[in-house]
Amino acid sequence: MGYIKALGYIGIGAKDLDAWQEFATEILGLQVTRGEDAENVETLFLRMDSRHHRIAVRPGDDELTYVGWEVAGEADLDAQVRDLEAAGVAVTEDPRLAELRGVGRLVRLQDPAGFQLELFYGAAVVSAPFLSPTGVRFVTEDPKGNDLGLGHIVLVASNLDEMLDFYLRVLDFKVSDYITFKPLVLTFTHVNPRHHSLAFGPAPEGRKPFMDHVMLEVGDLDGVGRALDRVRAREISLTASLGRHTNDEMLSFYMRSPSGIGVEYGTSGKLIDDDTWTVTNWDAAQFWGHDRSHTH
Ligand SMILES: Cc1ccc(O)c(O)c1CC[C@@H]1C(=O)CC[C@]2(C)C(=O)CC[C@@H]12
Ligand SMILES: [Fe+2]
Repeated sequence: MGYIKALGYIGIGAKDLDAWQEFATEILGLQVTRGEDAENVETLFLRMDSRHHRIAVRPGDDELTYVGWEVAGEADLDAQVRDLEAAGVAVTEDPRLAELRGVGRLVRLQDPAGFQLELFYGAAVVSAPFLSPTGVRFVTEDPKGNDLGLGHIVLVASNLDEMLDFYLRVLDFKVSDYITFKPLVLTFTHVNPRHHSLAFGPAPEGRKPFMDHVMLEVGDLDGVGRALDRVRAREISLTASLGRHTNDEMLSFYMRSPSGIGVEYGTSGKLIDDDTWTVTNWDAAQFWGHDRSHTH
């Protein structure tokens, strides 16, 4: 495995922080702290485990603003930076930003689609127990205690060849599998036992790269079902009904967050053991469900 160990955190922009606060608390079951960050920008810090936060929401355009990829410590950060520089990638270290994110050290870079990446170690953890307002448990580690990160994200870009070359060759992500349907090929990659921490979808030439969705995994099916009930009781659009994915066997549904960014909410995702794993290419995205037409 490479130096990156997990999807540590993400930052997103939102035009309506109040709506996000309500959505995060009442639908997702995240613990929300609202306050100013170290630069006095009003921020929603969304907590799902012992980490101070996993998602930060700040006022702005409704989009992904940064992705924090976690390494084990200082030596691995330095080694990954050397590999990036050897590959011709510009990397800048920003102590002020590290303080803002609440991490020990942090470097910034852009991937080939222009997504802002941060490599870091030394995340802030909080001694007070995580208490979900809806009673869910978020799956951020496996039963052996391996870090699984906050979930997964799916990035859609038109320069997928460059993106895959960068993530697989320079950052050493491992291919989990592919799904081919009609003209589309989706590529799923992992950095820990979670089946995918990052997946890639193709965009038409000229379309601005974007994050299709972030997936959060909860500990049991009841947590997913009760969230689905709450979505249906409100004006939140369900973008895909409950279903089971082929490749990672995740039982999930999709909804639109107040910023338009998709959120997949699921349970029972498959774990990968690299010693026995073989890459395959599936002919469908789901075994059943995930209907995109019967939404409201
Ligand atoms: C197929 C699949 C497997 C595992 C996942 O976690 C997962 O989110 C998906 C769905 C990906 C989703 C799709 O199937 C339709 C085409 C989509 C919307 C894209 O263009 C990117 C994400 C894709
Ligand atoms: Fe997903």
